[in-house]
Amino acid sequence: MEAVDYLAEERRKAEFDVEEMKIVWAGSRHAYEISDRVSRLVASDPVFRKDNRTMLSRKDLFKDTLRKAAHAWKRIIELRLSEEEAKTLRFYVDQPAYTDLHWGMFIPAIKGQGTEEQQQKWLPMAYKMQIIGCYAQTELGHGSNVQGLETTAKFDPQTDEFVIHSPTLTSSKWWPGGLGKVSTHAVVYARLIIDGQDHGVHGFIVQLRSLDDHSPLPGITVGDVGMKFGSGAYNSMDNGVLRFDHVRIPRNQMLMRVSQVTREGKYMQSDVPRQLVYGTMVYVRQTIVSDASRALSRAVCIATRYSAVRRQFGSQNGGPETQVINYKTQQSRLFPLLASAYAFKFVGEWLKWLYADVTQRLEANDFSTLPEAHACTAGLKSVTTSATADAIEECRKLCGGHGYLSSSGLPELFAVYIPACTYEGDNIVLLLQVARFLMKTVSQLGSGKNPVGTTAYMGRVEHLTQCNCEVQRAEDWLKPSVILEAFEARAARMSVACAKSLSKFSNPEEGFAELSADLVEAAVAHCQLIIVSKFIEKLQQDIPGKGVKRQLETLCNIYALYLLHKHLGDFISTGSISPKQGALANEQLRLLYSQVRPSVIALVDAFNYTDHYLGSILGCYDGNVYQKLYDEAWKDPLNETVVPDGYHEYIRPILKQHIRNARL
Ligand SMILES: CCCCC/C=C\C/C=C\C/C=C\C/C=C\C/C=C/C(=O)SCCNC(=O)CCNC(=O)[C@H](O)C(C)(C)COP(=O)(O)OP(=O)(O)OC[C@H]1O[C@@H](n2cnc3c(N)ncnc32)[C@H](O)[C@@H]1OP(=O)(O)O
Ligand SMILES: Cc1cc2nc3c(=O)[nH]c(=O)nc-3n(C[C@H](O)[C@H](O)[C@H](O)COP(=O)(O)OP(=O)(O)OC[C@H]3O[C@@H](n4cnc5c(N)ncnc54)[C@H](O)[C@@H]3O)c2cc1C
Repeated sequence: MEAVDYLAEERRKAEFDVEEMKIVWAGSRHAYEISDRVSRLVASDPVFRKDNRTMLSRKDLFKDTLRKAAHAWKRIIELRLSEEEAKTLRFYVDQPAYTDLHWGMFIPAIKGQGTEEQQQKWLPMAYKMQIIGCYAQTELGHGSNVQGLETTAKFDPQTDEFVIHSPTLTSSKWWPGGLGKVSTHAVVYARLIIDGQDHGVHGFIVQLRSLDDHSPLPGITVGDVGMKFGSGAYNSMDNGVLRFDHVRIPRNQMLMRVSQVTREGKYMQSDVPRQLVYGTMVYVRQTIVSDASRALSRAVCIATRYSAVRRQFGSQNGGPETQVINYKTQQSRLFPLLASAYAFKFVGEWLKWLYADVTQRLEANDFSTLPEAHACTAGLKSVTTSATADAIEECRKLCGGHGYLSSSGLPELFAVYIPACTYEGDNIVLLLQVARFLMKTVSQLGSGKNPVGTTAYMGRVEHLTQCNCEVQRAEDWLKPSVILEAFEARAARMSVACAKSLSKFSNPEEGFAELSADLVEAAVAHCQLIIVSKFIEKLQQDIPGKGVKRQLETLCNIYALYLLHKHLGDFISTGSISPKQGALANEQLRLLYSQVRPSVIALVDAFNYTDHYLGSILGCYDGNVYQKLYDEAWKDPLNETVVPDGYHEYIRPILKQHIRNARL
């Protein structure tokens, strides 16, 4: 059999309706149709070509990004694409650009923190891209500690203006995407100072560049922070540095939904909590969870297809060697990642719902669910991005030597993805926020206030800290109620143990700092419980299509039992399960790998990714890996000449010297 036939053969083995699974993956038939149509549109447009991207110099890459962003905008207008279609188009163009921050943070910041009047003034211009904005919060000296930002916005009652200033080197804005070379405006976070009094960090709309010739406005120093990790990758983005030298803006450019400054310089706070100033981060963290499932599914698609094509060892009587996907070690490394991609997809959908719900409530002045929305977005952003970053690297290793080639698509995907563990909140810092939320929840138990939402299980803490797992045989681990209780018991016991340890400290903040490593683990356990429980909830829905639900049940079980195996120490040390039950879970996991094996190629086909989007020879749909790798090698600039440039200067003299020495 030729390499090109391997995937066709695999596709014949699928035990479910792939077309129906594509719809489940996309979220709805409507979303599927948009995604399918727009991805093909992008793939067929030569301007969106990206196979040469890692070879470009920084300047050429950046210009190529500007060209793609401009072309995308032109197509969006020409084709009158809806908001959803336009977002899908930018996603499939697959090149980080200033537009991500304009649409993803600048506009949401104005929508979330601006008054009606401010929205009416700024949003129409932003929607038409007559102005381009970024989100300028982080500084050289402070990122995680937002309250520690140093940029000042002093109110000048004489002129009814704020004076934006960078008082120190460390107060220079540093990192904002789109700032370096493109943005005309920014939402700048600065300390509000009125009459010498510091009112903390607030957002201000500041114009940075002239709308006529793009030069920085007086008092503004702005540029790019320099090359980042990897070739190509995130270097298409102009992450920027920005300093203000007493830049004046009108008073009405402070975002005033949360608090206001009057003409007289009086500071007033609305009923809305001050944490709404952080609202844009909550919004983006929620989108990052869905992005994690996309990046992970992309890596998994590449590694799965290649593992079915690649053969090593095991030839019998001159027959074909074994497909590496049939090695149990390959399966135990790869299949949990496939299951994780589906798990993150569904928890991302749920988080989107949660975010829509909290937004609706906020509009009606109901702030009760904000702490939970913050904890869920922070925690799930952290857990899914860390797992995805690790998984992309694992997929590279699963592809052996060829995974290290740029043309596998995996090195660039890794380089572009890993900052997700840092931006929008360092993952550890965010897990500590979840831990604070959990400790608060535990401390309120028994106060008559029943925990709700994702912490509702804490309401059964007495049962969960005493219950015994009922598993006696491996197949008992297939019961959703058994899985859920084990994860709930682990999470509840870890949180309660932390709370008990904390109570021994006279100074709670000191205790929190001392126990922070344990607290982070408790937060991870809580977030993993959410992901598992949302997968199980998804399976309670009506899911049409032959065999589709069954495959998803298998993936859900793989995801949960893989986590259980990986964190066996937590489950056993908390007494949530016994060592024997841990061994039975592993036995069941092996059976599940065999069960899903025939369908794995179809399960990655269900992502419906074009070869253009995948950007990987190893992951191409037809599986013609070897021919394509061979052809691609000859396109490398080094192969433009047979004898390399530099031969006469640097190779020949050494060779000659060697010959001379040999003669001596
Ligand atoms: C690669 C291709 C991408 C394609 C993109 C496609 C679409 C585009 C979409 C979006 C763009 C996405 C990605 C683009 C890439 C990068 C962009 C990156 C942008 C950034 O990084 S912006 C900067 C982000 N910075 C951070 O996240 C900083 C992290 N730090 C914080 O959030 C906070 O400072 C802190 C750690 C939470 C602590 O704050 P602090 O004021 O000190 O608070 P505490 O005392 O700890 O808490 C007080 C109180 O407030 C509660 N709280 C804290 N935060 C929030 C919140 N966000 N919402 C609600 N409540 C919050 C906290 O729980 C406490 O509550 P108590 O009840 O305990 O008092
Ligand atoms: C590619 C990229 C794009 C970005 N885009 C933007 C943007 O558009 N706009 C913007 O404003 N910012 C942006 N940022 C900045 C980003 O949000 C910050 O870098 C991020 O929030 C982390 O903050 P930091 O750099 O201050 O890390 P630090 O807080 O300095 O982290 C350093 C280390 O200290 C640890 N640490 C810090 N605090 C604690 C604590 N309390 N307890 C325990 N450990 C702790 C962290 O875990 C980490 O290991 C971007 C960053 C990157 C990399």
